[in-house]
Amino acid sequence: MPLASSELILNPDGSIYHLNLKPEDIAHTIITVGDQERVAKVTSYFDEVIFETQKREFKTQTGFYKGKKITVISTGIGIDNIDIVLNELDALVNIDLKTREIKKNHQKLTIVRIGTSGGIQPFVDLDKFVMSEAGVGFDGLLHYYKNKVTNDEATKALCNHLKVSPKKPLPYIVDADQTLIDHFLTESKVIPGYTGTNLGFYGPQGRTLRLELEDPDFIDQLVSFRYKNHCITNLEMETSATYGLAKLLGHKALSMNAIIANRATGEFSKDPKDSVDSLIRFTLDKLSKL
Ligand SMILES: O=P(O)(O)O[C@H]1O[C@H](CO)[C@@H](O)[C@H]1O
Ligand SMILES: O=c1cc[nH]c(=O)[nH]1
Repeated sequence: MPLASSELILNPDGSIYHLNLKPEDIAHTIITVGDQERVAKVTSYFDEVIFETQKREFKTQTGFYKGKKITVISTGIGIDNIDIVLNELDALVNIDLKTREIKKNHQKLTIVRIGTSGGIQPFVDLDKFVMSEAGVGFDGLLHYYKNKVTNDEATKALCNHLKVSPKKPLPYIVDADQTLIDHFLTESKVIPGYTGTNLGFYGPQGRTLRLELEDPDFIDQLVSFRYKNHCITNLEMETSATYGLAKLLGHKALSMNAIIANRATGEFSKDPKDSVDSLIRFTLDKLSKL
């Protein structure tokens, strides 16, 4: 059955609704970044850029880095945008946009996020990179899909540990792609950790400016959580849903995080741009050898 025009939405030129992309515009290796200005920072290291477009916060450039074809796309801030980006990228490779039918031969994408993040453990030093072994979702997005991709043992351990208001979405944990973990975990600068993904930057990450929190010790509870030899190292706003949707749709995903703040010590990076630039170069080098 062809997908209806209201479900698979295409622009008049045949490109997919929000991303403004056609299948031929993207590589199968994709870097996602939050900030649209980071896209050009990544592609400044490319040999050439062969395509670019932008709609809203979704800026895309495709080109070659050391002979490898890579697409870089900005997701903007937050989980709601990840729902759009992952579903539309998948549609570009796994749905025939002309017939509106799901293709028989599944195409796998490799998706690596280059993001910024705040450490919550004292040992997660500023300007280091956290490689997210798992995304710990406090966002609830995955609960809207029929899913069997969560790490149920780890999720159960977290739910037993946390004492938060039942009004909030149930947390979930999804592991990163193991082949990408093995490939990226080779440098002393890379800290493996569980990355908490929150629905917001302030209250949901335990920050108070003028408003009081409903669960003031939420961050302390995250800091003290242990599962096997893992702990929650850092917080940001995209990883859990990227991992969850990538797994559900049959893609590989990894999230790399430049640590620009440390919530345990109250510090902020003196040069966050340099920290992100260093992570960009590291990630490109790793992807070129994949
Ligand atoms: O730097 P990016 O990739 O946007 O990532 C982090 O920064 C934003 C918040 O400042 C959120 O998107 C968070 O996940
Ligand atoms: O503390 C931080 C830093 C960057 N991004 C976040 O979401 N949180």
